[in-house]
Order: sequence, then structure tokens, then C-alpha cells
Amino acid sequence: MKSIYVKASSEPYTIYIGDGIRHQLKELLSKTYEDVMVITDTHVAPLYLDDILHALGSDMKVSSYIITAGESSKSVESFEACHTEAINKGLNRHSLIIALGGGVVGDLAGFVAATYMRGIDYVQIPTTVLAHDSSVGGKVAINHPLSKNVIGSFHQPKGVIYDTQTLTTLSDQEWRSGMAEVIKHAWIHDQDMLQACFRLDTFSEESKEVVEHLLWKGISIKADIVAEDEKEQGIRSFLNFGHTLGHALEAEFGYGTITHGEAVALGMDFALFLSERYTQQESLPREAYQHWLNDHDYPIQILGSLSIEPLIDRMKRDKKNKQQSIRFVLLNKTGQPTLHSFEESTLRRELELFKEYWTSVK
Ligand SMILES: NC(=O)c1ccc[n+]([C@@H]2O[C@H](COP(=O)([O-])OP(=O)(O)OC[C@H]3O[C@@H](n4cnc5c(N)ncnc54)[C@H](O)[C@@H]3O)[C@@H](O)[C@H]2O)c1
Ligand SMILES: O=C(O)C(=O)C[C@@H](O)[C@H](O)[C@H](O)COP(=O)(O)O
Ligand SMILES: [Zn+2]
Repeated sequence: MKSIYVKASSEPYTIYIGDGIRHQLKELLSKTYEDVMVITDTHVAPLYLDDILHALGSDMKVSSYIITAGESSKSVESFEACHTEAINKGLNRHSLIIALGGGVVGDLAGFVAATYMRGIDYVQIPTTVLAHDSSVGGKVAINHPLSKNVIGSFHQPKGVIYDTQTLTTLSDQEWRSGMAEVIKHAWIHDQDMLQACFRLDTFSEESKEVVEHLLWKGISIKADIVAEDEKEQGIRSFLNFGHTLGHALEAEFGYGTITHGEAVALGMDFALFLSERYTQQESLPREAYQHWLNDHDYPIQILGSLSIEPLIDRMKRDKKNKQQSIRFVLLNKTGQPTLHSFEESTLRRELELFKEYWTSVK
């Protein structure tokens, strides 16, 4: 088992990473709780809920609540339903919520924990590749139909227990989604990691050791950034590389139609396109990235038929924006991100050129 210590300024905590460690859950919790509520989803529950209940043992009062799998559960309705369940189960300020699942469960359950009785403890048990990112750093949120993650808070977990054995049951699409956030960490921080991502022929089991190393690297990069800037006053915004267009695509296509990671993967290509034209100081391996997107079946075909105005409207509501400009994370070079502001009209022109480019390579 490996561990990474997150020196968050509000409260530090440990991330444990290992094969089969869900069975050691009770020992890995920093303390025992009278009441525990496990929040999970309809795909994860039949696979791993029993293991978690068993691992918690019988000296804590444990209940579970199962939400519908998918992005649509990051909603006000599911949020209220979780609170109703917590009240009915008698959870109090000394109780624990466990988020067992991917980023949807983690973001929702974390936000329930952040708000129930003004904040109680929670622990993340991530079960997707993508959740190497979402389970760390305490950004918890639900979506509004007009904007992604716009109702939320910063609330750090008491710990993260990442059992990489759970990744064996993920679909190809979920691997693809998660690997987008892995390569994002590489783009913003690490040339060698980027090359290692490019060298992967397949994701999943066949490249288990390499992927596990990349996940560990990704988590370490994120943990360091969160330790330095927990509330996104500065460098944490670099973790949003690819997300300005990514979030707009995700919402515009309908949450869940393309996954978060797929949308971010495409958003990163736009960020690279803009970087080449505005901030690049050293050439960026964008062509290698496009091969990688193509080889791993990211939905690049949608880029030639984007509806630009609705995307601009959505990007105008991005959380990184200041005054009237739309802010993007771009790169000076691999591993050196920077924030760059665009006037709406400039961005419209750039999106048209980007779309034309993708129409021509179709
Ligand atoms: N808080 C953050 O810092 C942060 C970071 C990145 C992404 N996010 C959020 O995370 C969400 C995406 O997370 P995700 O990609 O994990 O999606 P998800 O939670 O919807 O999981 C993807 C799918 O895989 C299923 N699943 C989960 N674990 C499984 C397993 N081990 N085996 C089989 N199926 C399994 C789920 O039921 C779901 O159908 C988005 O809402 C995104 O905004 C948050
Ligand atoms: O942890 C962060 O900070 C990130 O930006 C990680 C992103 O991968 C993640 O999708 C995050 O939820 C986006 O944050 P938001 O503030 O733009 O909603
Ligand atoms: Zn993300």
C-alpha cells in the first residue's frame, strides 16, 4: 500500500492507494463513529457495497443510501434526498458519511457532508480512474442546469481510500474518461509523465503497473497544488486545464451524454490550440496528443460540428472568469501553465477556426 499526505491548510489527511484495501477500511479510518452512512450508486452497490459494510464491522451503526448512477444525480433533488435519508437515519454532528463510487458520488456525498448540520466528516472511497482526481482536494458540488458544479463548497475528506482493484470492473468509456484527467496532470506538470501517457497502447488491466504509477503521480501533483492553494486563489486554477470548453461541452451535449473526462480531453485540445497561438514559448506536442485522442477513441468527431454561440454563453459563466473576460488555462510549455483572458469576440473567432480545423481533418 502507498500513501500520500495532503497538507491542506484547513486540515491535512492521508490518501491510501492499494490493491484490495477496501477490506482494510476499518483500520484505515482515523477513528470510529457511532453512525455511518454509505452513499453509493446503482452500478457500484452490487459490486462493492457488501465488502464495505462487512469491512466496517458490527460496532458502528451503518446504513447505506443508493443513488441512481450517472451525472444527473449531481442535482438538487438527489442532494435533498440524501439529506432526507441522513435525517431519517438519525445522523448527527459526530456521524460519518462514506462516498463509495466515482466522482458523481464523491461530489454529491461530499457536498451533503459539507452541508448536513453545517458540516460533518466524510471519507472518500473512489472506484473510478477519474476519481483519482475528484476524491482529492475537497471540491464538492452539484450541478445547476445552467452551469456545472456551481452549487458547492470546499470540504476536505477525513481520508481517501483508493482500492485500485475496483478499477477492474470499469468500462472502456470510464477508463477513457479517467485517463483524460491523468494526462491533464501531466500537461500541467510533467513532461516525462506526458510521454508515458503517450506510450500507453491500451488503458486498463494490460498496462496495470504503468497506469497505477500514473495514478499515483497524478494524485501527488494534485495533492501538492491543493496544499499550496486549497481554495483556488491562485495556482489551483491550473487544475482546470481543458475545463473551460470541457464543462461547456459537457453541459451543452447534456450531462452524461459525453463524460466529464471526454469533454475535458477535447477541451484540452482547444487549450493547446489557443496556447500555440497566444502563449507558447516552446513547441507543444499537440500532434502526438491528437494521435492519442484518436487511438483511444475520444469523441473528436464532435469538434467539427460545434454550435459556437451556446458554448460561448456557457463559458461566460465559468467560475474562473473575472470582469468581462473569459479565462483559460493555457501552457507556455509542457509543465508550465498560465491563465489567459479572452474577449468574447476573440474567443468566438478562435472557436470558429478550431471548428474549421477539425472539419478539415475529418
Ligand atoms: N471534485 C473534483 O475535484 C472533481 C474532479 C474531477 C471530476 N469531478 C466530477 O466527477 C464526476 C465524474 O466522475 P466519474 O467519471 O467517476 O463518473 P461517475 O461517478 O458517474 O462514474 C462513472 C460510471 O462508472 C460507474 N462506476 C463507478 N465505479 C465503478 C466500478 N468500479 N466498476 C464499474 N462501474 C463503476 C458509475 O456507476 C458510473 O456509471 C463529474 O461530475 C465531474 O464533474 C470532480
Ligand atoms: O480540483 C480542482 O481544482 C479541479 O479543477 C479538478 C477538476 O478536474 C474538476 O473537474 C473540478 O471539479 C472542476 O472544478 P470547477 O471549480 O471548475 O467546477
Ligand atoms: Zn475535471
